[in-house]
Amino acid sequence: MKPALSVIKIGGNIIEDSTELSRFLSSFSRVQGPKILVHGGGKKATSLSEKLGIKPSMVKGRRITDAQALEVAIMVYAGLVNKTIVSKLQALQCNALGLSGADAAVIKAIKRPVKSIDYGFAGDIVSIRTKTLLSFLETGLVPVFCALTDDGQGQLLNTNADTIASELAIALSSEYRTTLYYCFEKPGVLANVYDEASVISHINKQAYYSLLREKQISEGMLPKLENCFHALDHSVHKVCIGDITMLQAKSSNFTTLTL
Ligand SMILES: Nc1ncnc2c1ncn2[C@@H]1O[C@H](COP(=O)(O)OP(=O)(O)O)[C@@H](O)[C@H]1O
Ligand SMILES: CC(=O)N[C@@H](CCC(=O)OP(=O)(O)O)C(=O)O
Repeated sequence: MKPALSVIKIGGNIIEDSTELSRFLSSFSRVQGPKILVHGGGKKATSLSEKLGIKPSMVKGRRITDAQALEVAIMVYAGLVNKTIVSKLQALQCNALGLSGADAAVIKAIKRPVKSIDYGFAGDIVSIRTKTLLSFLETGLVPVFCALTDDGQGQLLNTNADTIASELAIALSSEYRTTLYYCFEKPGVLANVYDEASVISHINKQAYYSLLREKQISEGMLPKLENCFHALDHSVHKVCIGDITMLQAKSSNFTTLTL
């Protein structure tokens, strides 16, 4: 049987709260076996944009990234957030290696083609250098990816962190039995977004389509679920959505997704 691998993504609301971030990193450092962390930081990018007088714009949970928004994304994701997380993990004896997709050319992307919406400098992933990633994992390093990729021609691209996590999980599923965890501030996918007690413990594709039809999911949850099913469709062993407690062995209050 293939060895296990955990690909864990944390979202902007956890990153924004330093106590929650420390709690998460402490749980993450205790996850056994090879692991990869992918972080967002959308909320921090939005607040820095506003401070700089740049109006942020999101469509269906994805940022419209003009040249100024891209600069903010690079500063926040690859700089402030990535280096803060790497340093905190090092203090927890977790040998983190901070990366964007451009580093060691691990993730290649293309600028999203303009269809009905022009997302600007947003990246769509085209390939992943699995061998390079495997070499990091085999030496005991813990890759920590921010939400940036590049096109191989010197252009950095803002790339949804949920998508980076699912594409990394898919690429590594040829070598590992991969579990993909989406960790955010709520305990799972909620039947009623205003009621934290309404966690849906299990969602299959049929249930997903009916949640979409009934408009029970919106904003950032739209790309998240899209990425979950894309991962399951492409050999990822297991996908879970929940809060920080999901990483603890005894926790069962989160959402598991299956085909
Ligand atoms: N049914 C739902 N259950 C849980 N969250 C939902 C749901 N529908 C919409 N959401 C929204 O999706 C958000 C999570 O998406 P997002 O902000 O992109 O997460 P992340 O923090 O991982 O980046 C939640 O904060 C919530 O406001
Ligand atoms: C293209 C695109 O939408 N990129 C995202 C990348 C950050 C991200 O995914 O952050 P969260 O996980 O905190 O939402 C953005 O700029 O918001």
